[in-house]
Amino acid sequence: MVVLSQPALSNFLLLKTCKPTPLFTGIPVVDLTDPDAKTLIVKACRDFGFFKLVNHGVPLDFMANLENQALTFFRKPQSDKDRAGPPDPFGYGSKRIGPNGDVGWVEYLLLNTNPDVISPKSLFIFRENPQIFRAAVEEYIRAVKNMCYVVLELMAEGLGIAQRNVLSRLLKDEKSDSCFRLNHYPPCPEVQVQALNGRNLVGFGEHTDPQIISVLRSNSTSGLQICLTDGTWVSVPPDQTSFFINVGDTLQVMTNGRFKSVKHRVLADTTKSRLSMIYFGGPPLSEKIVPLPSLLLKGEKSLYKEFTWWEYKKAAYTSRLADNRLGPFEKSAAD
Ligand SMILES: C=C1C[C@]23C[C@@]1(O)CC[C@H]2[C@@]12CC[C@H](O)[C@@](C)(C(=O)O1)[C@H]2[C@@H]3C(=O)O
Ligand SMILES: O=C(O)CCC(=O)C(=O)O
Ligand SMILES: [Fe+2]
Repeated sequence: MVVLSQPALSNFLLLKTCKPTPLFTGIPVVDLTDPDAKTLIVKACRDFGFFKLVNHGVPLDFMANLENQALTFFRKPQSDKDRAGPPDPFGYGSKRIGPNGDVGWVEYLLLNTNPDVISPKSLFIFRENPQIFRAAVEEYIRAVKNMCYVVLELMAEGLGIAQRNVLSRLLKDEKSDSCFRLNHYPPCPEVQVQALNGRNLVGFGEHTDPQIISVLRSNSTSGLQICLTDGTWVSVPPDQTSFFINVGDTLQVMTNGRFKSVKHRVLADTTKSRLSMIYFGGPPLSEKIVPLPSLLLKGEKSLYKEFTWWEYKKAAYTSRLADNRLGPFEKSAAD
């Protein structure tokens, strides 16, 4: 990551600062081996759109191995990393998030997870880096996807839907439009010497994830915050052995608002670097995103206009991070 000169850093800080919050102890925890897991998942998705998953069955080695490979990549000289960018949206990016002017104290690799449509940028990254990097990514994603199917099947059961695979089938589909992101937040010691009046530098600005579900694993550096339903921001205690599951916008629509996509953001740390890896499970591009019919009560209407994932994604990529992306797809009283 390029070290910014003092004036450039100040501009950056002026753009993106916010108040720190203490670590929150109320994040719901779901044990995947608990016979009640399906009920706990549904409750957490209704109340928070977010939960921590333990006893998930993904080998810790896979996480550690990928973390090491990712750090090897991020420690390369800037000029080497830049050869894997700029992101299109796949590839290596630094400080610029998305195409519409968002910035953050972060560098990242964005990869697509469908081997049939692997983007030229992703192929380039793997060609230019040792095979073990690709193997670590593939091993990790395979295990996380399988775990994610189990979570989505329990979710469907917990919602009382007879067709257990009503959600998981969308990610299992060979055309599933899912992606994978490695985020590296270097420490920003310059902040220590700046008078920030107790405020923090934003690594990744507030947003909701557009897909169905996001599965996040980070190292032990804190920084992730979620917004509770009353609008309060709380800090998530990190746990490198667990996953954090986010409800995305698409799942909000498919549950007709029963689950809310969780607003979240990341604050940079002044002393420790944060490394996170996130699998974003999305449906095939042609999939119509509508509330699950078996979930709708008698007479209950969809809160949303009908759209395909492709239409939603297109709109998302013209939005800024903090925009309410579902807003334009909500039905008005006149609809
Ligand atoms: C500013 C943007 C970055 C983003 C595309 C967008 O226009 C709005 C959504 C952003 C987001 C958030 C979740 C994921 O990190 C991501 C890959 C996604 O699918 O939507 C990013 C997009 C990105 O970084 O390209
Ligand atoms: O890096 C993190 O911990 C979260 C980042 C995030 O929310 C995202 O990439 O969509
Ligand atoms: Fe996110």
